[in-house]
Amino acid sequence: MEEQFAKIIESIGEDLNREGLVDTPKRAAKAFKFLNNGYDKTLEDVLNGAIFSAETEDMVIVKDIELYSLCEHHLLPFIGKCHVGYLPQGKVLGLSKIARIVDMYARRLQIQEKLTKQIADAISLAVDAKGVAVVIEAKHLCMMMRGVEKQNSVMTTSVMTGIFRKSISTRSEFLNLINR
Ligand SMILES: Nc1nc2c(ncn2[C@@H]2O[C@H](COP(=O)(O)OP(=O)(O)OP(=O)(O)O)[C@@H](O)[C@H]2O)c(=O)[nH]1
Ligand SMILES: [Zn+2]
Repeated sequence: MEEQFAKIIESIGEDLNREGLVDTPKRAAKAFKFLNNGYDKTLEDVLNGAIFSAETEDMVIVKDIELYSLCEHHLLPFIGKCHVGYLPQGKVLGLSKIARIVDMYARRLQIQEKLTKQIADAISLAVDAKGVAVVIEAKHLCMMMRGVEKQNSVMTTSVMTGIFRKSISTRSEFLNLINR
């Protein structure tokens, strides 16, 4: 990957030998690897067995999980927040694991719609929930610093499964609790 970054830097007319750029291919490769480290993980790794029995059947919500991903079209960041809710039926997830699931899928080349669905599907699978709700609000740098150059537009995507899809009151409770 370092060699490829060296070629990219040269191809924009830069001098790879100048002081500030000598180590840049190495740094850029390390950074790009980190930004895409979701490919090295599986749902099983991320959960690490942290699924607990619980009698509760009330809604669990984790909101404002910060999210950094790269769009698969331009390799530019999209940045925002993810809100997750689920209705358990006997099993709950370790709290941090929800954010870890978000990160695992965000740290891959993505479009926001697919990312939203992957998070919902993973939580649904992990705890066999009665329903899962995921909302992502994000700004896409490919729309801000290039292309159409719109600075204020926010993309909102949502996936509602099970009871969140069927019951308007459950969906409303979730949306109220995440302040939407
Ligand atoms: N639906 C969706 N589209 C995205 C996402 N991220 C980037 N895009 C869009 O992907 C599209 C790619 O369009 P193209 O016409 O192939 O590429 P482009 O010429 O660079 O397009 P512009 O961005 O309009 O300059 C653009 O409309 C982007 O805004 C995303 O998460 N979801
Ligand atoms: Zn893009």
